[in-house]
Parts: sequence; C-alpha cells; structure tokens
Amino acid sequence: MKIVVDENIPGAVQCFGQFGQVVTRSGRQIGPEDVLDADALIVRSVTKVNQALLNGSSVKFVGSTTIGSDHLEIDYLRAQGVRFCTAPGSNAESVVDYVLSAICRLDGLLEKLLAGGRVGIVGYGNVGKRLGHRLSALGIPWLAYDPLLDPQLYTCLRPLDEVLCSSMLCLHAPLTVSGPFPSVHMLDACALQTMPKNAVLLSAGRGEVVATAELLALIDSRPDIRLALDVWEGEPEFASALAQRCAITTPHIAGYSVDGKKTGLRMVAAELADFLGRDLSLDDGGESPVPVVNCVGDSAAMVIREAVLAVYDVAEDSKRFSEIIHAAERGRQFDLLRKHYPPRRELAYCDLRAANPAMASLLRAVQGGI
Ligand SMILES: NC(=O)C1=CN([C@@H]2O[C@H](COP(=O)(O)OP(=O)(O)OC[C@H]3O[C@@H](n4cnc5c(N)ncnc54)[C@H](O)[C@@H]3O)[C@@H](O)[C@H]2O)C=CC1
Ligand SMILES: O=C(O)C(=O)[C@H](O)COP(=O)(O)O
Repeated sequence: MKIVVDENIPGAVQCFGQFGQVVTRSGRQIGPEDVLDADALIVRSVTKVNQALLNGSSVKFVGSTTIGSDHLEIDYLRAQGVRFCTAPGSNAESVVDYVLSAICRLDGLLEKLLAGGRVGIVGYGNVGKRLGHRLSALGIPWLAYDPLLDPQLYTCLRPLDEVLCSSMLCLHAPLTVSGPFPSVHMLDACALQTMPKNAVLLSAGRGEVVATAELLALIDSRPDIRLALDVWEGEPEFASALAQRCAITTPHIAGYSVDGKKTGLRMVAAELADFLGRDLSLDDGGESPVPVVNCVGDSAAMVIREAVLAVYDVAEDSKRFSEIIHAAERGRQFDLLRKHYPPRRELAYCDLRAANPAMASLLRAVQGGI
C-alpha cells in the first residue's frame, strides 16, 4: 500500500508507516504524478484535493489533519467513492489560546473586556463554542453570529449587524462559496465600516472571509480599528500593505499547538485504520510533559496575562512575521515560518499555579474550567 503524505505533518511518517509505504511530498507541490499509483493521501490545508489532482489515480482514502475542509472537493470525492475525513475540533483549543493571547497583547483590550466590553464571534462551531465558553469563564460578555444554527437552541446567537457592534470581532467561519450563507468576502466594506470606534478585528478562520481590497480601502479612514490577522487571502502570498497595518500579524498558525497537531494526526490515523479494517498502534511518544507556570500577580488582568503569555505569546509570532512583510519571495518566507514553527503547548495542558489562592479560580477559567 502506498501512502502519500505532506512532509510537514509531524509524526506522520512513523504513524502511517504501520499501514504501508509512506512517500512524503511538499504539500503545495503534490501533483497528479505523485498520487497516480497511491492508495491513500494525507494532506494539510495547503493541498487542493480535487478532480485535477486525483483523476485516474488509485487513491481510495484522503485524510486531512486539519479542521478546515475548503481545500477538498467533497462532491468529487463522494462521487468517486473515495473515503475522506478531516480532524474536526482537533486544534480548536489552540485557536482559542491564540485569541486569548491577542487579547492580552493588545493594549488595554483585556481590561476593557473585563470591564464589560463585548466580543462578537462569527462562526459558532468548534472554535466559536470553545471561545465563548472560555470568555464566559472569565466573565467577558459575548454574542455569536451563525446563520446555519437554530437561534432557539443557542440563545447567544444574534443577527450579524448586532454582533459586528462589539469591542472585538473574532472571525471563525469556514470558507464557503455556495449554499445559503456563503462566507467568502462576507466581511465587506459595508459590514466593516459598522464596527464601533476602537474596535478590534481578529481573523483566524480563512483569509477569504474578509474582502481584503475593501479592508485595505477602509483602514486609512478608520485608523482606530486594530487588526489581528492570522489568515490571508491568497496564502501563502499576503497583502504587505495590510500586514504592515496590523497590530498582530501571523502566518496562519493559530491552530499550530503541538497538542492540536497530535490530535489531528491521531484522528486521521484512526479513520484510515478503520477504513483498512486494521488495528491502530499509536506509538507517538505518548503525552508530553506538563509545563508548570507560576503566577504571582494580584489583579485579575495581571494573572490572566501572566498565565496566557507564559504559555503562548502571540507577540513572538507577530515579530517573526513582521520581519518578512517586505521580504523578497514573501510567500516562500510565509511557508518557512509555518514549516519551522516552534513547539507550543495549549493552556489546557499546563499546570497553572497562583501565588495568591484567590486567583486560583481565575486560572481554571483561563483553561476553560469554571
Ligand atoms: N487559523 C488557523 O490556524 C485555523 C483556522 N481554522 C478555520 O476555522 C474554521 C472554523 O473552525 P471550527 O469552528 O472548528 O469549524 P466548525 O465546522 O466546527 O464550525 C464552523 C461554524 O461556522 C458556521 N458558519 C458557516 N458559514 C457561516 C457564515 N457565513 N457566517 C457565520 N458562520 C458560518 C457553521 O454553521 C459552523 O457552526 C475552519 O473551517 C477553518 O477554516 C481552523 C483551525 C485552525
Ligand atoms: O485546521 C485547520 O483548518 C487549519 O487551518 C490548520 O490549523 C492550519 O493548516 P495547515 O498548516 O495544517 O494546513
């Protein structure tokens, strides 16, 4: 059995090696000739898995170690009887950690939210729900927009115009181009200009959800809006004029925790084992050691900042990105930052300790416990 695997999936060679011969390729360069005689294909979000890639190939299983599925031509895979899977929820906690880190790093934002400033969440799925849960635990008010869910089941759901009117808007919708509520360019000039004064826009779903040209046209007249962008239209290329204007700018790494990647790999490996009717052996080093963080602050904001930034400081990623904004071959540099991403743990896997016992419940809230 031949399994073609994106070379940038940590642990994949060993994991999929138990099922057959593993051949690694650069995800953006996997072409029809690579998969012609393959039985399975394991990808990340950078490989378009469509008719052009698979036509005439022997691939019968496609696994993507990602949450997003916009790179898969699902109708085609179904029509061809190709079994496929993604890894729903695998790195959702990592994305929430990213949002919390951005909140801690944007001057005054944490204090504003703790004092009653509201977060608006667009896309109330695995990421949106976990984000809402963590914000509630911290006592931060929030609302969500998700037109595909029943507002009678989820009372947090509100119309988009109301959600846009928040101190911070967090975009976590998937990229869709059809159906009743396509998300492509849903954040256009009309929507963006209704954002309140001094609002923050954080985008960590897919870059194409924001109409980049319209955002670029707007930002000169709205210097008050602060931007935290992790995803970009046309990755790995990105608009340097937009990146330059961001308070936080990162190369699509919100979901890049060690824990999230490991979960994604395990989910896809389990699906392949099931497809093949084989047992799965997960000899991937088991669980990693638990990092210990000691927090000494004596105010809520101090303790939250200490804990969150000790585990994951988005400013470090933002600094690395700022160094490539004007580089030659920006797209290649963007991919290199992703390829050589430093190990990062999720808050939920850390042992957070407070010197002041009164702060202990706050640290549980940072991790999602209430
Ligand atoms: N920046 C990063 O590193 C990462 C980005 N992502 C992106 O985030 C997206 C969301 O992730 P999950 O929450 O796990 O996905 P999910 O599939 O669990 O939830 C997505 C939610 O968005 C809703 N939705 C669909 N169209 C919408 C629209 N037009 N407006 C508002 N809501 C809409 C859906 O009804 C669903 O409830 C993924 O599809 C992926 O593209 C995911 C992981 C990491
Ligand atoms: O899971 C998703 O969806 C993502 O966007 C990933 O976290 C990042 O994508 P890859 O680098 O794994 O393609």
